[in-house]
Amino acid sequence: MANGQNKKLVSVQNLNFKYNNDYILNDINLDIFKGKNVAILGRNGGGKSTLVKVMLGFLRKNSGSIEFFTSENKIGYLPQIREFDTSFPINIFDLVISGLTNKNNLFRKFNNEEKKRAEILLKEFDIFHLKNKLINEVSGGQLQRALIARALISSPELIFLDEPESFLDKEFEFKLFEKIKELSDSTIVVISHELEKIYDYIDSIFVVEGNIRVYEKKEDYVCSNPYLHSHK
Ligand SMILES: Nc1ncnc2c1ncn2[C@@H]1O[C@H](COP(=O)(O)OP(=O)(O)OP(=O)(O)O)[C@@H](O)[C@H]1O
Repeated sequence: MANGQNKKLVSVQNLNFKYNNDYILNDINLDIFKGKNVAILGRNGGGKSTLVKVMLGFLRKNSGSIEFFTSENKIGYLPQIREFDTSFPINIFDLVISGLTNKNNLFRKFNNEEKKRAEILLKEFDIFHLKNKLINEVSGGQLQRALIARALISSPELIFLDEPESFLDKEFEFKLFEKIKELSDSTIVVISHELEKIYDYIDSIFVVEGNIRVYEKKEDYVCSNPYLHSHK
């Protein structure tokens, strides 16, 4: 077992969230441990993205507790592209390096080392040649690569990826998790509809469909789903 693998990074207890009068998340309890990658699965509209947004404080919970045992600047987040205002006038380089800011230091200056790190990531994700392009001047896949680089630039201890495979071509999609492992030591929480593509990289599975079913061991999820079992 890797060092520090028992360190708890997040604990969520009795969490409830509603949009207007509709309860979307009901009594969510979960823990995330360092080095144990998690897949969040579940049907469309089940509340996966909402759960992550509530955990990260983008949406305000109605009740319950959310505790992080890592600092805010050690958390990376890849939102879905549709959450993003692509008409915002920012270029690809600035988008990637903005992953080093948080709400307390939004307009700070970046030092040379930080700029170098941004350039390395742009090269790793094959978008260096686009660094001066505005985000509405690149393709969906190129923007997705930039957003993944942005999520990784702070070398986060914990990274949340909301459907990272969106817009990526097959070749890059295959390399994605290897690349993340190569570039960071992050524990990954990934929302996905494609379990077979991420299966080798995850340890646990949370199924979020209003409530949550936690499978500490991914094999237990597969065993409890005969259809998956016969196709694995
Ligand atoms: N801004 C909003 N206002 C009101 N309801 C919303 C809002 N955003 C999402 N919802 C509703 O909350 C529910 C959960 O949405 P969410 O995006 O979290 O689901 P999801 O599991 O991530 O879905 P998918 O697999 O389709 O991406 C859905 O019923 C959705 O219609």
